[in-house]
Amino acid sequence: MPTIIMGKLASKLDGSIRGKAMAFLQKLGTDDTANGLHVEPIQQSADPRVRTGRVDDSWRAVMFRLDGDGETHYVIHGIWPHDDAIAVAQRVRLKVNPINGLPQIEEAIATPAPPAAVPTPAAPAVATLLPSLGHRRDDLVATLGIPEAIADEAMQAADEDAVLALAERHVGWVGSILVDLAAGDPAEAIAERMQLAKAAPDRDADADVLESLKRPAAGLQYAFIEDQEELRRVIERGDFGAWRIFLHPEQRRYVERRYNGPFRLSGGAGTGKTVVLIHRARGLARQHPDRRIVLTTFTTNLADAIGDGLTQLDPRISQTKTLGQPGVYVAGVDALAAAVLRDAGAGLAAAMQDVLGVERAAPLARTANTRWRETIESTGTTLPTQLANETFLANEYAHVVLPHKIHDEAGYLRARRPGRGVALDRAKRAAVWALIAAYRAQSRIDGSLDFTEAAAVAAAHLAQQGERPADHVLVDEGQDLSPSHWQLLRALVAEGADDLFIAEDSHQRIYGTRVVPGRYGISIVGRSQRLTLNYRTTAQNLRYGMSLLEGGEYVDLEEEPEATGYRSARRGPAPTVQAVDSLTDELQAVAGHVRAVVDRGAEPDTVAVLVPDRFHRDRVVTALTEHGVDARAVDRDRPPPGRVPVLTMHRAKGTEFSTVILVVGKPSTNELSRLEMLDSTERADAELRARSLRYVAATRARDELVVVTRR
Ligand SMILES: Nc1ncnc2c1ncn2[C@@H]1O[C@H](COP(=O)(O)OP(=O)(O)OP(=O)(O)O)[C@@H](O)[C@H]1O
Repeated sequence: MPTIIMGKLASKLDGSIRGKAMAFLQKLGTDDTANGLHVEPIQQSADPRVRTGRVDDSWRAVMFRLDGDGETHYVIHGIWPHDDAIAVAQRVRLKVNPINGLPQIEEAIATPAPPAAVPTPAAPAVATLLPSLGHRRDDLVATLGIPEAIADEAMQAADEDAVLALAERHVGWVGSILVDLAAGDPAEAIAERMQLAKAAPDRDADADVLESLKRPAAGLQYAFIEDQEELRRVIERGDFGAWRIFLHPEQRRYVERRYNGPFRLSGGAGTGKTVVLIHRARGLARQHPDRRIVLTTFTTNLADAIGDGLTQLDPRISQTKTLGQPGVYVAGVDALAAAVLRDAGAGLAAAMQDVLGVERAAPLARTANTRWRETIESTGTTLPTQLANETFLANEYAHVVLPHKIHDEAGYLRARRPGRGVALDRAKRAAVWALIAAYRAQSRIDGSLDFTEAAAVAAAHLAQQGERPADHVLVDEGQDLSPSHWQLLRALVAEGADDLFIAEDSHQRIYGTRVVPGRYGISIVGRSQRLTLNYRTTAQNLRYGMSLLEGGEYVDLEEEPEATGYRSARRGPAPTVQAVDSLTDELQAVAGHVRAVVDRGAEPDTVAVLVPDRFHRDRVVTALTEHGVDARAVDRDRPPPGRVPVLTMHRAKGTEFSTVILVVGKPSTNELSRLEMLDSTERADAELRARSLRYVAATRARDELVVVTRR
């Protein structure tokens, strides 16, 4: 049976022809001599391997036939109306680029070749981007293998926008390299990242071309289709499904490589960290169907999205609902802790003792999140407000008391408090402990555990039992996890090959305080890499998003300054920023922007409004409804099809929309007084998180971003 190798260009099909293309390719993949396919060579074609095939009366596929590995292969170049297809088929040629070993389509140019002694183009008079970044034409041509004509155009492109426009015209490795050059990466670094390697000159036999198609960077543009199901997925989702098929060579490396211990993959918003995790989980599950793979993230909503992504990628992968069973178990990290506690049933006494210092039965409920406030109010503490507030206490509890299993005042007086910032003398420590003891006593009375306690008890239980319910743990949104979460993840899986794979982005920490997993038995040293190409956001929106982070000091999970230097391969309009004076004006502005986008013909569910809090969310939904827009507040459920979703910025994490209307709002007086009472270190951290939240929100926009601010 012939193998189909799908080109990215061919997967971008008009809806009207998709069904027929699918039928054609299915038939071709079964028997290329089947009736009606008309797989034929073309007279006077530049490449003797070129074939056309009949998709229907008026459409033809253009393909290259390669014989090698004991089979026939068809590289699908594209599908066009009959006459266009014939013209394309006559002029295209598939070859191996000798400089970088990658497959390359050349087009024979209809115009006559220039005379032999054409002078090389004079150096451009005006400043152009690539030379100003130190790139030389020779780097592009001789180091990276960019075809000369494209290299000339690139060297003359005035600015980033012009280079990106050129990159957009060249799908695959050429476009990807141009984006990296525009970002200022040295040619050698690009060659390494793309895993380029010279090929023997003039080796263009079928076997050589097949070999080149298997190179990692060829995966940006070509995919070997394994079966009909995969074919359907490529064709049906077109560009939206590209992540499932056309991985960047770096992404592929992190998907496939095996690591001897915990590995950390960082990367800015939209660089495909979640995509790598999903592919990696699938790869492990396919290779080892008997293994127990846990795929976890910060919230249940994010876990739902990852589970959906895994189903879309490969519905054959078994997603188990039971922790400890073979297959992929996808859950938010707190749900994971709850599952461990549930499975332990009555057997939790020892773990409770270990963490809380008292033997308690299995938890009956979740501690109310007002408990810290109530404890402060009811104990009449003498502590200053910088310490007697729920932010400080919850952090102190989560970062010092729980992970170090402190049971009493004596233990707390001795405790080390690395990274906590706020200094505490002995008297203050004693007073803080009194509040913690009161908090614990009340939770004991009502039989409740809070989220961090639950994770700590679950971790202690697994550690005591020596049970390891997972063989591989893959973690998304690592920047948001608490110390107890890390202890739980460490306890889920034995130390060893591919035990933990952690995706994170310190710029997107919007929940807890910064944590160093190395302090909880997760040693990453020497096993960290970064993704830099943003697939989601246009260069214009990315620039705006990054500007929101300026001035903030971000530190990663290994205590190094967080890097920037992200780039995007896509272009679009500059974000619109509108400042308004009041809530009424704000609602009016939002409704106006949404109406304008929907009236332009956008599907309502591709336009989202992101707001600071639930109060805003409900006001915006009402305002939109009054303006005749079918809008819906999104909370725990998935965004509704056919309606404009309105989400808080926190809820928007992990989502993306073609257009985002971002309502920045103004901090409420409550919020301001809450910030005011914090110690300076915690206030600085809260401000950093607020910046990150706006960055997260702004980077949810794929194409168009409108920001409504308050004066
Ligand atoms: N190789 C690829 N080809 C095409 N699209 C891709 C590729 N990799 C990722 N994408 C797309 O980029 C977008 C962002 O991917 P993903 O959600 O994995 O990024 P992320 O780094 O986890 O983002 P965030 O941190 O903002 O949540 C998605 O729409 C995804 O489909």
